[in-house]
Amino acid sequence: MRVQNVTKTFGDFAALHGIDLEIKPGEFVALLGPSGSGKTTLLRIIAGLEFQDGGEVLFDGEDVSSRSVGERQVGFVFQQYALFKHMTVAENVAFGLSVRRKGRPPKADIRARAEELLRLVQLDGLGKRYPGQLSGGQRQRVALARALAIEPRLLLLDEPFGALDAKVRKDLRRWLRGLHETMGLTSIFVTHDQEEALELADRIVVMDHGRIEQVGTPEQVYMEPASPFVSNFVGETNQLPGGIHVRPHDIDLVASGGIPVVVDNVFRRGGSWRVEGRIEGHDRVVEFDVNAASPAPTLGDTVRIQPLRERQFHKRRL
Ligand SMILES: Nc1ncnc2c1ncn2[C@@H]1O[C@H](COP(=O)(O)OP(=O)(O)OP(=O)(O)O)[C@@H](O)[C@H]1O
Repeated sequence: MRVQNVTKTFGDFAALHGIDLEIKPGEFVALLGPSGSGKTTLLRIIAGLEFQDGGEVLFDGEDVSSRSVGERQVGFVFQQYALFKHMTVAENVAFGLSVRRKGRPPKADIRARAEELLRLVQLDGLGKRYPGQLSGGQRQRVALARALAIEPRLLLLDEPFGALDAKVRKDLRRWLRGLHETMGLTSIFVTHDQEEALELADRIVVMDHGRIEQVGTPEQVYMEPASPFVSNFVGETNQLPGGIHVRPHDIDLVASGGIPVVVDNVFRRGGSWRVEGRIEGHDRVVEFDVNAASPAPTLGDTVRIQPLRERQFHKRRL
């Protein structure tokens, strides 16, 4: 799938500015960005639910811009396309196949396929229930089975686990990653949760204000952020005097030299102390981690910190 110089405006508001993106078969890609950055708009354009003002969307080299959702053969799980309440779970899953005008399989085949998909999403036996009789996580899995029924070339997921609690969300996303592998899918999912993107994706597309800030593996985006925005949005970061960005776990305490910091707050976070302090004479807040095997720094004391890995960003030439 390739998106080439895609632009989209709503009235006089530019939601996407010349987006270029290529996704290879088998990839699991996250669109990550804050609210309003254009993630959903881009996903809807790829699906064919929204049309770009400029640029092209290519599937296997073919411009599909004028093709409908059905013709594009994409599966999607979008929160606003909830399950049909008046249909059973099995009918919901079979929906995409039973409304096919061309190449609709016989009824018995559709039924068998729906059953097979329900087994795949681990809901076998629940086909006769109605959506109202399922938990949130089960409903999401039905939505996924419905999207997979048409054997999509591309699976698009918009915050698929948004409404679920943290534990279910974590289980379900790992399960989805497994399903993506076993079914050999190509998937794009939208999230504003950096942890979800870092954990799940082969590549992350970081978006802000309708632009792509960076495309890279989770490792690249985290370790080599391309801009101050990415550094801030993906993982935590401190900005030290001189425009240096450093992550809380990339700071060491030193006996002399370094940067003097007054300790304001200390709390435990897993195996470390998270220390919040102010750089002396700068009134700038920094956060860093100290191994909890050493004693916790004392509130009000001045300690000296040394960045281990820092990054500087230069103004981009446009
Ligand atoms: N139909 C529309 N009419 C007008 N403006 C719209 C429309 N759809 C989206 N927008 C605007 O375009 C921008 C991008 O919206 P989009 O839904 O793509 O963002 P997002 O990154 O998915 O955000 P979120 O994480 O909140 O869903 C927003 O400022 C939004 O208000």
